[in-house]
Amino acid sequence: THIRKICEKRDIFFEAFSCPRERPGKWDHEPITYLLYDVNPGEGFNLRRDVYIRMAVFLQFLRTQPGYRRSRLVLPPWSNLVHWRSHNIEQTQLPWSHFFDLPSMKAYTDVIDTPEFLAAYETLHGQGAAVVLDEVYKLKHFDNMFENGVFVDKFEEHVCPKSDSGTLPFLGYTNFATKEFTCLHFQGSAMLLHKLLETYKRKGQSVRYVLVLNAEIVLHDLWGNVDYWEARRSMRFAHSLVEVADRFRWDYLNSSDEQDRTVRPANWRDASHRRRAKGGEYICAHLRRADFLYGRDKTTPTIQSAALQIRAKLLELGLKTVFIASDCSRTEFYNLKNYLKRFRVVRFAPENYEQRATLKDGGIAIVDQIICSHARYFIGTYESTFTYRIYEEREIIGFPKDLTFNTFCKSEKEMNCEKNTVWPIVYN
Ligand SMILES: C[C@@H]1O[C@H](OP(=O)(O)OP(=O)(O)OC[C@H]2O[C@@H](n3cnc4c(=O)[nH]c(N)nc43)[C@H](O)[C@@H]2O)[C@@H](O)[C@H](O)[C@@H]1O
Repeated sequence: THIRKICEKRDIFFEAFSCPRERPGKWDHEPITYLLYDVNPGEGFNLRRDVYIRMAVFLQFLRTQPGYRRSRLVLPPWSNLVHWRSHNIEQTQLPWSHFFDLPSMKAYTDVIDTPEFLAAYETLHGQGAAVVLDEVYKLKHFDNMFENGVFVDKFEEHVCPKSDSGTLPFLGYTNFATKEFTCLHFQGSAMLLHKLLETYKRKGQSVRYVLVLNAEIVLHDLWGNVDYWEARRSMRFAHSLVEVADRFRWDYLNSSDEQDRTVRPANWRDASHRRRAKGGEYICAHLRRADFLYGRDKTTPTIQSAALQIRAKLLELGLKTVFIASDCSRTEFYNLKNYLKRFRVVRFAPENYEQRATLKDGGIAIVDQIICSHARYFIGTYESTFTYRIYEEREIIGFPKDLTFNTFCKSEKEMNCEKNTVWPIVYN
């Protein structure tokens, strides 16, 4: 009775739980909605991972709604992100399976990679058919988000500016077209997308292809609740990247899951809630540089100050090794090493061109994140989503909070600088 009650509650608000299994084929008469989305080209990898969670949690909710039970979320390919600076390797239209363990993500909700979507489209419409979407929505913030001082969920059509023809090609594919293109002012959480889909629904559609552009404008329904964490826990990294990181940990940091008490169950649903992780005998520092030196210079430390903060922590913990994850230049890294002469300063770099070309910039960044997620102690950069994702990974692995939620100050002399928010993991 209890489960039935909660399952019925799904119509009002979605919470993660196990509902009784439905009979296979029960919803075969319902239409299929393929929900595609894309993010503003300037956004980085780890913000995009956050947008994915909003969409995945939304899809889980949507699949409980009449007429949407066979909805599927299509993952947008990764293409030449602004932070990927290796121009001598191919980094266009990369599938999610290059970075993530897709079967693990599918265990959360019905997500498919773009190549899977293209194959499904060909099955339905014939080989080589150009993809014709039914609806594309380009989202934009309202000019005034707080009308009369209140923030209300709403969307409203507006005339598309001429520059919006530049949104083509959709998702980087020149053979994608659309029947309808609508520009919308949008403000609100992912749930508002349900209303949007209902508003523009047409009768008799057995398959519906909808693309939402600028999906970063869609907010979380509730950030950091059980649904958020379930989707987040399912986002395990691709095995090939985990292998590279594990080999590096073993070869250069004497770190392994057995020794460090960081062994994980094969299925993320079976994870223990206990905080038993110890981590390898090194600290990890995520030092965000590059554009942070301009946009966020008031909170980003100098190399010297970062070195002094690292040094103080190494002495306090009695450790001799620091692993550096950073988008810093060679000179900055050289300087950092010079300030930390008495210690081992380690950084991951691909062994050769072939390995760089295989991992790609996104894969190298993930290897950095995995290594940081297994350190005894972690310190990250203020307001960097790269740092946030490491916090989350360490929460999932089960580290004590004080060994994870640490932030560099602008200056080593500041004791009470503004720190990143602590969002601990929650389980059902
Ligand atoms: C100012 C804002 O910063 C936001 O960045 P922020 O949250 O740190 O984090 P991300 O959104 O991931 O973007 C930063 C990108 O820089 C590279 N990068 C940063 N730190 C490291 C590192 O330790 N190792 C490696 N290998 N690569 C690193 C990597 O490509 C990463 O995806 C952006 O999402 C926004 O678009 C905007 O630029």
